[in-house]
Amino acid sequence: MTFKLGLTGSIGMGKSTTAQMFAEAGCAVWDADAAVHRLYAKGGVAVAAIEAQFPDAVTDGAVDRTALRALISEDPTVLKALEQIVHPLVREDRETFAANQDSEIVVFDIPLLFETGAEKEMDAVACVTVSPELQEKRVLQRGTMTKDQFLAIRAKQMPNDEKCARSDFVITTETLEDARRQVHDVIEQIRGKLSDA
Ligand SMILES: CC(C)(COP(=O)(O)OP(=O)(O)OC[C@H]1O[C@@H](n2cnc3c(N)ncnc32)[C@H](O)[C@@H]1O)[C@@H](O)C(=O)NCCC(=O)NCCS
Ligand SMILES: Nc1ncnc2c1ncn2[C@@H]1O[C@H](COP(=O)(O)OP(=O)(O)OP(=O)(O)O)[C@@H](O)[C@H]1O
Repeated sequence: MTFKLGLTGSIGMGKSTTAQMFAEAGCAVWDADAAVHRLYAKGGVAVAAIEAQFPDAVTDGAVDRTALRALISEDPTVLKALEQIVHPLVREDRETFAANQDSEIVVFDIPLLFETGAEKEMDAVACVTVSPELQEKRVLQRGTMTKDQFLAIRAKQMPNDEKCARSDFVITTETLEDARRQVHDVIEQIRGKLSDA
C-alpha cells in the first residue's frame, strides 16, 4: 500500500526544503510548484491558454513570471483567472504521478492543499510553520518579491493557524537539524500505521 502524505504551509514556510528531507529519507515526492514550472515552460501545456487571456505574460513561448506578478499586482482578478487555467492542469499532473507510484510513502508538496481541496485525496497532511516574522524575512531575502507582493499573496492563503489546526502533523522549520528530526519522526509514525494496517 502507498501512503499519500500532503505537505503544505504558507508562502516561505519551508515546504521545498522539508520536501527535500522526505526525498532524502527515501520518499517519492511530487511538487506542485515544479509542476507549474513545467506547465509554464516553452512547449508547456498552460502556455497557449495563458497567452490567449494575458498576451503580455508570454515571451518566447514561455510564461514570464515577472510579467505575471506585475499583472497580478495591478489587477486582483488576474490571479483568480490564472488559477482557473492552472489548477485543473496541476491536478491532472498530480493524478498521473500518483497512478504511477509504488513507494511506501509518497509526499505531495502542495502550497494550496487546503485551498484547493486536495487534502481529501491524502491519507494524512503535514504542515510546515515558523513565526510570521521569520516567514517574511525569508521570503524578502529571496529578492523575488516586494513586501507588498508578499503580503498580497499571503492574504490570499488560508491563515497559518488554521492550516496547522487542520493537519495531522506540524513541522516547525526554525533550524534544518530540528526539521530533519521531525521529518524522520513523521515517517516513523506513518510506518507504524502501515504495519498496524
Ligand atoms: C503568482 C506567481 C506568478 C508567482 O510566481 P513566483 O515565481 O514569484 O513564485 P512561486 O510560483 O514560487 O510561488 C511562491 C509561493 O506563492 C504562493 N502562491 C502561488 N500562487 C498562489 C495562489 N494562486 N494563491 C495563493 N498563494 C499562491 C505559494 O505559497 C507559492 O509557494 C505564480 O505562483 C503563479 O503563476 N501562481 C498561479 C498558479 C498557482 O496557483 N500556483 C500555486 C501552486 S498550484
Ligand atoms: N528547517 C529550516 N531551517 C532553516 N532554514 C530553513 C528551513 N526550512 C526552510 N528554510 C529557509 O527558508 C526559506 C524558505 O524555504 P522554502 O523555499 O523551502 O519554503 P517554501 O515554503 O517552499 O516557499 P514557497 O511557498 O515560497 O515556495 C529558504 O531560504 C530556506 O533555506
